[in-house]
Amino acid sequence: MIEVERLTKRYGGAIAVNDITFTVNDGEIYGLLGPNGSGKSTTLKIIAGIIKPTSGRVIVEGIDVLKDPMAVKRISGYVPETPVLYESLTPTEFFSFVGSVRGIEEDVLEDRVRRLVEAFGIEKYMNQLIGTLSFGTRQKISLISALLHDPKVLILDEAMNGLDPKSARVFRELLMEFKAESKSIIFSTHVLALAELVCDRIGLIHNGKLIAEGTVEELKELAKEESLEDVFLKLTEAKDEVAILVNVLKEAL
Ligand SMILES: Nc1ncnc2c1ncn2[C@@H]1O[C@H](COP(=O)(O)OP(=O)(O)OP(=O)(O)O)[C@@H](O)[C@H]1O
Repeated sequence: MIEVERLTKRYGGAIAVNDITFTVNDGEIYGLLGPNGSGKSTTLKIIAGIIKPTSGRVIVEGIDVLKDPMAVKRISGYVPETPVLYESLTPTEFFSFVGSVRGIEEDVLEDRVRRLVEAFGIEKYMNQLIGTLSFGTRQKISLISALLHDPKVLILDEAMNGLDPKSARVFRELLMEFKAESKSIIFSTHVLALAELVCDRIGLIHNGKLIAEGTVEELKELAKEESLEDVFLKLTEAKDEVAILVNVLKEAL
């Protein structure tokens, strides 16, 4: 379970996250949606114990992230927006390194690596330097490395970026499996169709504020809109702007 209470993050005079409160229950997939710069990555980084909030609290599986970020890191898997990998290692070496840092038994690690590598179809890259691999392949390596210690909590920042349709499907199936295992999953995405498919609940962030929360159906009801895209555009006040921009473009062409 992830409990976020009155979370605020300021960068100098600017406010990135503004008094946000929400909960992700066991066995729940929670989608964080919002326009560029709305505060999604900042929120996820705070939950993962990567950066500290200005105020507020985050409790992950009963552990206060501010008081014991290492304990939270042990039970969670975090996939950053941009993969952070060792360019001069091969995936084989990198997974072995992650396994030793995480204290995963050798045969358990071997089995998990084999299954995940097969699932994402990257067997042929296992002995190539990470620095030479494509963006999508690096994203798969980042995902796999976050799953190797079988975390109870998953924090995924646009983790589907760059995945081909087959891997995106594998990833979706994995999410459903994790949900069935009672893991708590929070992820940010701009792919509304994905959010609609997998999220139990969605939190919509705009200018650092959580402006709406609920199931897709509840959000449609709240905004009196038929699609999640229209809900998104209406609640983030972009719907009229899009219409104006389209007209300006039409006139210019
Ligand atoms: N290290 C930083 N220093 C200063 N400002 C920052 C820093 N990190 C983020 N911000 C600002 O905080 C705000 C929220 O950024 P954040 O990356 O959380 O947004 P986001 O919703 O994840 O955006 P995107 O969808 O584009 O990834 C933005 O205005 C951003 O410029």
